[in-house]
Amino acid sequence: MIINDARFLTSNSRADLCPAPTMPEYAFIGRSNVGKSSLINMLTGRNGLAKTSSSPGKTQLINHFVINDKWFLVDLPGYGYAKVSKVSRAEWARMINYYLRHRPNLMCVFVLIDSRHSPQAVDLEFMEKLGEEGIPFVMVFTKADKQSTSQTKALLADYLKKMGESWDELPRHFLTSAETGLGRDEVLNFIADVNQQWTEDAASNA
Ligand SMILES: Nc1nc2c(ncn2[C@@H]2O[C@H](COP(=O)(O)OP(=O)(O)OP(=O)(O)O)[C@@H](O)[C@H]2O)c(=O)[nH]1
Ligand SMILES: [Mg+2]
Repeated sequence: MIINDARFLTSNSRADLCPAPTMPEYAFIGRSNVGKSSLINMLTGRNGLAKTSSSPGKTQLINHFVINDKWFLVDLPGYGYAKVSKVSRAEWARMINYYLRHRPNLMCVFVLIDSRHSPQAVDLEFMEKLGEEGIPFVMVFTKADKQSTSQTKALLADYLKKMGESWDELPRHFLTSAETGLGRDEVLNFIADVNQQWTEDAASNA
């Protein structure tokens, strides 16, 4: 997929204030500092489109970007940031849960995981919830440039082991690096395929 146009649209604290659900949507979520905003910049080829920071907790709202006037990319605030108060954490959960359940055009959630860290309960629990609720998701292992391929392979095996009996194999997953561009084509091709499904479904429902 060629990205001709990528623009920031809006930031919202509530799903019902988000742009009208007229196009397929993909949301990026994961622990604070995992590299969500950096991945958005890498995929779109626009440095600075999504604000990044070396200190966690930068992204606080539901941020919509519109790509090629055809689909939405959404940058969500990270979870599991220790310095956030209990109240803010509860607010985060309310905002995200509502968004995930009430966004009719949400085609897939991209769960980002730092490929240097062993499986974390917070990520496993989040994916289990998505699975239970039937919300489609894929996994993205970020920052792959920071370690060797064999270390990453071991991590994938570890994830599969920890994800329990419901998974015979890992859910669809991608390895990415915002530094080297690794995984860019794979992720964009995946999105192009799902966009195509959206178009076909819309045509058959017309
Ligand atoms: N080496 C390397 N560094 C990365 C990569 N992706 C992100 N980073 C760095 O990790 C830090 C956090 O990146 P962000 O993209 O801001 O992370 P985020 O998940 O959006 O963080 P929050 O918005 O705080 O939840 C920044 O210092 C990035 O430069 C990557 O693929 N490789
Ligand atoms: Mg961010």
